[in-house]
Amino acid sequence: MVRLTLTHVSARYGRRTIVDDVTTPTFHGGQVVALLGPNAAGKSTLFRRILGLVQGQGEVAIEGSDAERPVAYMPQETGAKAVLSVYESVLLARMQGRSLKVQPEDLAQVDRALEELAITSLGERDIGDLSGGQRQLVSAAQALVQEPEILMLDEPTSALDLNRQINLLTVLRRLADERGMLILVALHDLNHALRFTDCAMVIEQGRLIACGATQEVITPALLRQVYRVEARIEPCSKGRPQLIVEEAV
Ligand SMILES: Nc1ncnc2c1ncn2[C@@H]1O[C@H](COP(=O)(O)OP(=O)(O)OP(=O)(O)O)[C@@H](O)[C@H]1O
Repeated sequence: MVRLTLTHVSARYGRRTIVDDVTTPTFHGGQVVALLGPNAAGKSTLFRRILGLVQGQGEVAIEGSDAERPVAYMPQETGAKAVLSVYESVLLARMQGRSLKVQPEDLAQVDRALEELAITSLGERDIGDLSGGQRQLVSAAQALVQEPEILMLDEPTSALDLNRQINLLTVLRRLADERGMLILVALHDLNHALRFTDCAMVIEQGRLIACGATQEVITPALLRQVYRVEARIEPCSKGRPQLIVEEAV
């Protein structure tokens, strides 16, 4: 089973340190981990550091994998300029790092990713002509289709309507539960984090200030400190914890 551990990880752009001395417990396949924190806290930079796209000190250890490319990433910016159909762009993502010859299994995986995200009908469309939410779903399909052991998604629901937000998060939960993927997902919607994730890492000004079971990490005190809102967490009629924000402070 794949495992990911960060030990004293930092990241910098030029001389500016953005992520500072982040050490985590070992995360493993089957878990969905929320990456939380306010704007500019360093969430995207931490993802980029895990991918090796940004420099810094410390160790990012990926163990228990023999895949050549164990990690797939869905970035926050999903602008697409290439002249490709949705289907072609997802197939291209699938073929990254694989043999040049497209196998029936590759096509089946593209079909499956499009179907899971309910965008099969967009297959023939030019990716340059999509709406923001449609582009975001195609970007998610491009990450899913790689069948990674570790999947990192940077605010994947930010442009989606409510139905598609829940559908995407349900798909992610299922990938972790049924296929043993380790999923790291940056989220601003803390109710989504409470409902769909096992653990949460909270980043503030580049530092990891809380890490643990999501329901234990998201507390009124943390919300006051990190997000500067007065909020309460109450069970909804189905018994799930629900965040209710009173006001910004
Ligand atoms: N390529 C870059 N070069 C220099 N500074 C950068 C670069 N990318 C991001 N930064 C800076 O790093 C800091 C953290 O940015 P980052 O995108 O990691 O935050 P974030 O937590 O993902 O924010 P958000 O929730 O707003 O997406 C910000 O101050 C940002 O200006």
